[in-house]
Amino acid sequence: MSIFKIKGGKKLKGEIIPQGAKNEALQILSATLLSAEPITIHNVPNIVDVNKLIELIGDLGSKVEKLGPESYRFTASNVDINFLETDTYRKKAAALRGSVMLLGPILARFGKATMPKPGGDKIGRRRLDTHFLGFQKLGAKFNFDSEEHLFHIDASELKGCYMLLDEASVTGTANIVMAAVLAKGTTTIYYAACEPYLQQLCLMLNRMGAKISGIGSNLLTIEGVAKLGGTDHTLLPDMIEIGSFIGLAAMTQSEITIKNCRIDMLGIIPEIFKRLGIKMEFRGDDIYIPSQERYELETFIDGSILTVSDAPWPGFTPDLISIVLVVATQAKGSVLIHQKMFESRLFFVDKLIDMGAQIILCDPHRANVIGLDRKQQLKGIKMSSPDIRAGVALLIAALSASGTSEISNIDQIDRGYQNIDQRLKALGADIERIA
Ligand SMILES: CC(=O)N[C@H]1[C@@H](OP(=O)(O)OP(=O)(O)OC[C@H]2O[C@@H](n3ccc(=O)[nH]c3=O)[C@H](O)[C@@H]2O)O[C@H](CO)[C@@H](O)[C@@H]1O
Ligand SMILES: C=C(OP(=O)(O)O)C(=O)O
Repeated sequence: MSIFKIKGGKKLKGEIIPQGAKNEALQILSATLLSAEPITIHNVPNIVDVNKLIELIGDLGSKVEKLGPESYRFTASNVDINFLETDTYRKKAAALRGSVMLLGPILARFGKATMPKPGGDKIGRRRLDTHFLGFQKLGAKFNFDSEEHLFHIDASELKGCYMLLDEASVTGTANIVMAAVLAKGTTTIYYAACEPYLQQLCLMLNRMGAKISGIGSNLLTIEGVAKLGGTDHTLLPDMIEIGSFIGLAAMTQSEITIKNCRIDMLGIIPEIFKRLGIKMEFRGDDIYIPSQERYELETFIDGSILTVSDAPWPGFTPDLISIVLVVATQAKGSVLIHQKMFESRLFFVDKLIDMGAQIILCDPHRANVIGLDRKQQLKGIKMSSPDIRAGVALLIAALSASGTSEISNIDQIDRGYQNIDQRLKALGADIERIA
């Protein structure tokens, strides 16, 4: 397993272009199974999870053509769902979270599906109730084979209905939308997730002939259609990468310009980093972060200690909480980090504490960070990346630290960040990948 070896303490400088969004890619790629006509996707990131899903779609019988380094054409005119009964499918689908979103399109088009428990980060319970309760409301029957860890779903006739989701699940909403676009009649989904990637999915489906309204809100109305056509779609820049680069610039006191950010789709993300005291300028669609010696955490208006917590969109995404936490370790002031949505995402603070950060882990969901205000540099250590975002948070910590750090288990990072070592090297980072 590969390791990153990092000599920290160097200021970085330059421009960086965010990759296409991982979590949008997983929704959009799954949606290509909804039509027999060609669908071309641009700005596809070359990362492990996305490549695994493309492979699975090809295994299912879709024609996959690579048109350029970041563009693919998919034609799902010859899908063979018998592949779902194979061990190869079970093994491959269990390796990533995004594979769960193959279900909606397969049920919509072929009426039945089988699915192993999907993979993804081990960051606490990751239930799938929203997905299955939604399919059930549309008329599907499912059972979970607890011996084989397989879900079997029969959806010979999907019928539109009103449903109130039990939570605003991102992949759950995507799955139900993809099942409902080809269902008979009208589906109304209340308490739908509405983050930009879902908006992108709905816009793409409408270009294919679907009839979805309420896009961007938590109340979606979908009039079922008999079939969908082809389209072209370009993925948004990855907002989690953008947030990670803002944090990287602040921690390493670097001057960095993040290019082509689609700032209009970033929601509250820039504002949260500004509350940490990070200066940034919007230059057209680029975000410029000047080199800053120090940054000071804001307090709330009444002077009380700042809390940064996650919430379903348009709240702050849970995928950037680990980055905010690491940035706070060198700020002036204190902040309470509250990771509400996942139970096991904050345990990586042990490693930051070993590096010299001042953090009290109050419970699995809350950590109080007392910023060092640059009075003391973090020091390099050997550590392992527990999940994708903690992995990048530790990478940022290592790049700011004195001495050398080693991060193992970097497959976790590779599953979501394209060629990250080379891109950081181009900014001047001293980072080496050791196979
Ligand atoms: C492949 C993919 O796209 N993964 C993303 C997707 O995962 P995923 O779709 O699996 O996450 P969900 O939105 O279903 O749920 C995330 C967590 O938040 C909890 N929850 C969710 C909604 C809600 O209203 N209340 C609540 O407490 C869930 O119980 C769960 O613990 O969305 C998550 C939440 O943005 C992100 O962290 C993941 O990176
Ligand atoms: C948790 C994440 O991914 P996944 O849902 O694929 O595990 C993430 O992207 O931060």
